[in-house]
Amino acid sequence: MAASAEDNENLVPVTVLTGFLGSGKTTLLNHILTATHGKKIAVIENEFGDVGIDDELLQKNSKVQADEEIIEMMNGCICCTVRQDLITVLSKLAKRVASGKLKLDGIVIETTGLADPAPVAQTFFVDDAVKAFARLDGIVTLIDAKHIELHLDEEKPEGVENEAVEQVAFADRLLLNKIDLVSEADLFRIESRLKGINAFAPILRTEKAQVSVDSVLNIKAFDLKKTLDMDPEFLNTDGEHEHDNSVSSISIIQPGNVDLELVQKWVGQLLQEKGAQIYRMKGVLSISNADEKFVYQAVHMLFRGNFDEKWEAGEPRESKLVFIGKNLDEKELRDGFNACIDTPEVLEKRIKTLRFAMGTKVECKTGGGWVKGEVVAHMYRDEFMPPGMVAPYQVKLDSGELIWAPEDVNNLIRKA
Ligand SMILES: Nc1nc2c(ncn2[C@@H]2O[C@H](COP(=O)(O)OP(=O)(O)OP(=O)(O)O)[C@@H](O)[C@H]2O)c(=O)[nH]1
Repeated sequence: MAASAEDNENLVPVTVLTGFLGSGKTTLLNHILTATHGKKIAVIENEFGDVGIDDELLQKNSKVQADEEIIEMMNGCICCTVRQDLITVLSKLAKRVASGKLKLDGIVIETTGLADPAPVAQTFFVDDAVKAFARLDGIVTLIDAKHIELHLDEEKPEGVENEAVEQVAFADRLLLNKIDLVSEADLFRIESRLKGINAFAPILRTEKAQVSVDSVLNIKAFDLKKTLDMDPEFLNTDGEHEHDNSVSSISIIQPGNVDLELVQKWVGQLLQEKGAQIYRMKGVLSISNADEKFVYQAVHMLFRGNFDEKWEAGEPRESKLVFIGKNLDEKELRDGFNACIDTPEVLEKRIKTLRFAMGTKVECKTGGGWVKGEVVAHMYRDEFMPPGMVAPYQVKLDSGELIWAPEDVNNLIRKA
């Protein structure tokens, strides 16, 4: 969980479009491409089997808006050929943007109706060149109101995932489409069911995928405030869990600050141990000794986070976290997070685990080799350190110079 210094504002937002076969993905794409919004959008198509049909449809409809780039990836399902093709396509786009030949406001990737969106989304967490160019903005899942219950109910053989459930679980926005084909009572029942799986994706009802482009593109998926603005009820999931599904969502809202190092360790361990069952994780953290919000998201075990905008004066400092996944253990997640809250007791406990007491004669590894000194402070922080960082020791060298040790490990600081 390394905080990167990348400037998110300059990265091209990428929308991953998913949804069962026939749910309306192409209809939505056409709508995005033909609506007047003045944005230049590249579309990456991934069709399996009937390659070309969607592409033709799009080109016909988007003639008026010749700015879009439509790229088709012919070699099968993204989640099988995995990320390499996608990386190649994105790198080409990046080059053209860098050379000034192409200005891009967004990228939309349409996944095949059966694909698990995770490998597509994960591309934006793993490849350095891609990370420097684009960011995963959100996963938008189209729901066919007429058929979704059938797909959610479908029994799969042992060990085989139900793609319809997964697509709902991964979503940052759910478009409940084809509302003209069902009754209000059906819609209400379906919405309850969807919230039981994913309580955090606002649900937008649509006919022919007619939706404001701003509510699906550049939505900054981790922005819980925006989500709450769109759907103030989204954290209110009481009574909506009548379906005892193994895929569900959990949120934590915690006032105060958490310690960066503790939370890094916790998240690292969590994703290592539970990454397969945590589909999505996202949030905004209030970190001690940092003026900026730490925003992050993860898709399975791949994590991406950075310090973002500043906390405003008077804005309450609090952390908001969301987990969506299979067989989540709410108590374990809450306990794990609570242990990262920065309190005087936690600080004292951490000081007790340090190897060297105040006044201990030590040697520190410096640019000029091992240098002798004495521990003069525990859990030291100054304004020149990166946001959130606290050093276990401040050391006064025999020369009188004050330095700090970034970690309590023997190859950086040892007994003299
Ligand atoms: N009645 C009705 N039909 C719709 C609506 N939205 C889309 N359709 C129709 O549903 C069919 C499938 O829509 P597509 O947009 O091709 O769906 P898709 O998700 O791209 O399908 P695949 O590419 O096969 O995965 C088309 O015939 C659409 O015209 C809607 O809101 N109501």
